[in-house]
Amino acid sequence: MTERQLWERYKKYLCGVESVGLTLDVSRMNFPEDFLERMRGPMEKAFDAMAALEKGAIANPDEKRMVGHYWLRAPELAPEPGLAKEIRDTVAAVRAFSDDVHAGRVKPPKGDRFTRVLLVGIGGSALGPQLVADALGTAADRMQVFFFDNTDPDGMDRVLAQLGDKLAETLTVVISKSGGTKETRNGMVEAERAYQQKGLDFGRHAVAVTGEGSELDRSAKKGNWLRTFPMWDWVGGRTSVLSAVGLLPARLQGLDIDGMLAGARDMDVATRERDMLRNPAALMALMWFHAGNGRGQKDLVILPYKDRLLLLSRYLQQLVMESLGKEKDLDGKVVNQGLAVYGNKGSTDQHAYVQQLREGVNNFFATFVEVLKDREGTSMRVEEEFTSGDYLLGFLLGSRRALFEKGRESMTLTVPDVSARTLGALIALHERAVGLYASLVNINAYHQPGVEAGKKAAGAVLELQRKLLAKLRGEKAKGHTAEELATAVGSPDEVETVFKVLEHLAANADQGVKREPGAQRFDTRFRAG
Ligand SMILES: O=P(O)(O)OC[C@H]1O[C@H](O)[C@H](O)[C@@H](O)[C@@H]1O
Repeated sequence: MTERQLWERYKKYLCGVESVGLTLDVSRMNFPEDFLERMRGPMEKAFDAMAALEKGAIANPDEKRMVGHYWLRAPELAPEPGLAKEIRDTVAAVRAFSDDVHAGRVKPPKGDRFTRVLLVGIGGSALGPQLVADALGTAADRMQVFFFDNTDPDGMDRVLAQLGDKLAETLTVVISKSGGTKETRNGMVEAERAYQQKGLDFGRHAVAVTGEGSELDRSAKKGNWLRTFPMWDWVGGRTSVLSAVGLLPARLQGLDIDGMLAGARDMDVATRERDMLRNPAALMALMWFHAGNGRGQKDLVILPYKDRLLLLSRYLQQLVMESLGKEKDLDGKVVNQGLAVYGNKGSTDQHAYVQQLREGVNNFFATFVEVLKDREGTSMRVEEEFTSGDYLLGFLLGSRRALFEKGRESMTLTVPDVSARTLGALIALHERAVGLYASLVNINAYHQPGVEAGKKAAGAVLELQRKLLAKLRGEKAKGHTAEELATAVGSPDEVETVFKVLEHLAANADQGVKREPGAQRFDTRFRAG
């Protein structure tokens, strides 16, 4: 295709949402002329399913739940007035509480103001807040936000070291929809101890966002925490950023949550449009379908040319892969669906992996994200005619062209800026694209049965450790091989796990297990310390 023909194609297929100033350009996706027509029927069905979902159908059949993230930004659409009220009340509570914190009406026992937020959460209870905090944060924020999003001890130490004595002015927000996620529980316990070590009362510094009656909810009540915000079973973790999960930390940070909600709401209106060519979410879902033959055969590379959107790919990784990566379809047939997502930012990535994208295995398609506004204020010229931002655009267009020349497809999303409105719109756009695509390939986008297997297996490992420690404690300072111990705890076939657990215990001096010097790897002897 010549550049001229591409321009014609650009004009023909350009899909814009005026209310948020976003456009989607699919001209560099090589779908055949009749593709959209062929997909009209399946897309009609996807729209029907989406309409039913928005009206409160049990769109997540396995878990027998409604799927209501669209109501978060349009409570009047909620199928029951009670739900609409809960949504509105929660937003009002987030606002009021944040105002109280900022004004010092809610304050730390040993300080005038809370100046920092430590968010403890993982998956959908961290990725959205991290994206929002990084995309919209400035040096002038009301509060600085830090994260515990793992059960990595050193990771937590690093954050605590950054907080230092400011822990006394830190509000900890523990977020877990289920309230039982172990990583988050561990983060909470570690945070609590950090406060205690500084002579601070954790409960007076703590807030929870969780489902009613959950383990976390009970801890918060028992520990007399400052307050709890609700999380509902009809909002999935990966689509929860516009519930209290994302709104509370954002508002505490001083960000424009109304803008985020309005941007998402406007995008929702635009993506209810049944004309595929005028609906960017439908068009995007169709492009995903085209690129990967409806089987996820190509990976999606997210390339925002903007530092503030660095975490977009990580956020979308969960949204897309946890939603679409499914073993079975809605009829129970094994389909092993999915769509892999990765990316960072341009032009940085052009100096890293774009080499392979242009010349290596052609197993991907890209979404470029172009942000029109370069920065607040004016730009200096780095050369006579150009600013740094001119270069950024040059690299985006250049990279896109270089890929296309080699038959590598891409879409381009153009947004006016990285504002709260735009971010809300980008999130809503992808949420809708995921939902529509899931219908096209006949899967449930709203459950995650595969996640449980890893959690259960981890539980078995910890149970084995419990047994091992009981055994070792009973026999003081006796040497053992991993084989002997595996047999002794009644799990002879689990010898590798026993070995790995002992190896880890021995590497951490305080755990009371030592590895004997000079021992051979599989002959290693351990003893209780
Ligand atoms: O918010 P939580 O209940 O703690 O869940 C946190 C995350 O963990 C789970 O493993 C799910 O797969 C995610 O969808 C979820 O976002």
